[in-house]
Amino acid sequence: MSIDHHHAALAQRLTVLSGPSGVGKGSVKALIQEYYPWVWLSVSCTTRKPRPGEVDGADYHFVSTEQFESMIAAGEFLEWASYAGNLYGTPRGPVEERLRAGLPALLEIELQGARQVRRAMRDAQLVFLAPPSWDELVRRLTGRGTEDEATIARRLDAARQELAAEAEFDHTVTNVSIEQAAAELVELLSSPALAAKLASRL
Ligand SMILES: Nc1ncnc2c1ncn2[C@@H]1O[C@H](COP(=O)(O)OP(=O)(O)OP(=O)(O)O)[C@@H](O)[C@H]1O
Ligand SMILES: Nc1nc2c(ncn2[C@@H]2O[C@H](COP(=O)(O)O)[C@@H](O)[C@H]2O)c(=O)[nH]1
Repeated sequence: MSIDHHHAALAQRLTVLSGPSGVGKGSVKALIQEYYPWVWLSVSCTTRKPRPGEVDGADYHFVSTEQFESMIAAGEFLEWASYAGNLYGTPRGPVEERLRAGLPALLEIELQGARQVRRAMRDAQLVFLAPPSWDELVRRLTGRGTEDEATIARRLDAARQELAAEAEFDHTVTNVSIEQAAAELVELLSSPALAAKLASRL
């Protein structure tokens, strides 16, 4: 679960999007892919089973626990974490390729992964996607209808901790509408916001 420190120099164009389960990260990501196709999104590996409609290689690389563990052993992840009973990780190669070319990269990952990126890449930009209210978060997560009650309870437990960590992030985008949240995020991906942030650290 570590990122080599020599990657710090590559971090300037790395943006991490996090937020509690059900807040709308996937919805915002899908809209960005449709309307802002120049934004490059990392495709994670997971041991979770695909949801109906999810496509292997596009939404995730769906892998077995054995495959995931051998990727950990081979140092193939930029970061990885165990979340609500499954493993999730960002393949290192494609992200490094983008950053080396000086191009922006966007990761949508949970809190432990965001913290790993923050520790190793101090100039990475961390964006927190927040719900308009707790009740609305519960409504969205249950309304999606893709998880059983026990899984929803686990995700809501994790959500409490994730909401408490908002202050660790550089920016908060509140997901009132998917279109507005995507536009705000894309604005943060473009260089002026990043330049201002970096300038403030000089
Ligand atoms: N701005 C919004 N207003 C109303 N409903 C929304 C909004 N954004 C997302 N939703 C709905 O909330 C549910 C959860 O959204 P989504 O699956 O994108 O969340 P997520 O953050 O990716 O969750 P997870 O981390 O569990 O994958 C979906 O049913 C989605 O349609
Ligand atoms: N640390 C990482 N977290 C990841 C990665 N890919 C996705 N995620 C996060 O996991 C949860 C659950 O996702 P779901 O698709 O099962 O609902 C969510 O918070 C994602 O952001 C990753 O590569 N690393």
